[in-house]
Amino acid sequence: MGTLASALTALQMEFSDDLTYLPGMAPQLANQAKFEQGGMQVLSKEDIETLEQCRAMCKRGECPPLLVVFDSCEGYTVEADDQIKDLTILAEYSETHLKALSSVPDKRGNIARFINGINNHTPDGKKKQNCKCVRYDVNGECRVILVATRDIAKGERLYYDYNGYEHEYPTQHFV
Ligand SMILES: C[S@@+](CC[C@H](N)C(=O)[O-])C[C@H]1O[C@@H](n2cnc3c(N)ncnc32)[C@H](O)[C@@H]1O
Repeated sequence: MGTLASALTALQMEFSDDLTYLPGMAPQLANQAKFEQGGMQVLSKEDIETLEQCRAMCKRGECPPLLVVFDSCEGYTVEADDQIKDLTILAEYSETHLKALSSVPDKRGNIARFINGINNHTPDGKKKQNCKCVRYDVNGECRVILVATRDIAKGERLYYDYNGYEHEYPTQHFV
């Protein structure tokens, strides 16, 4: 059994729930929704308020029931510590996903960084998926949110599809 704190410590990372733009990393100007090919869905004013409320709740310690655990095959992974309802906002990525533009690895992150991916090459992979990664234009900035795609039982591990249309992320070796 592990915790987010021990996983971050083991990887010499610092907790951060906010998108940060540090020297040597991709600048804020590069993280614009308008740069997305084909455009990006603009999050409505009401939904932005909901997202901000979720962030405020997390800051108060009212977070979705998630645990970081260590598995000898999968490394760190995240599991539900209680029942989670379909469409629950699980976490927001605090890394910018612009690593290709960065000269230093991101040493700040939150629980989203520990959620594992499905194997795109086995029929069982898709069955394991219980959350998805969605990207929205929030006031012009690209924000990446993880949402439950069905009810998740206590003890279930969380998995989403790391691959979009380009299928660039190799998952043949994933369990
Ligand atoms: C974003 S990290 C997820 C957290 C990671 N498991 C860790 O220990 O830091 C992505 C990496 O986790 C591992 N991983 C993710 N999903 C996996 C799976 N289903 N089976 C095995 N390894 C997996 C791979 O090494 C992948 O490159």
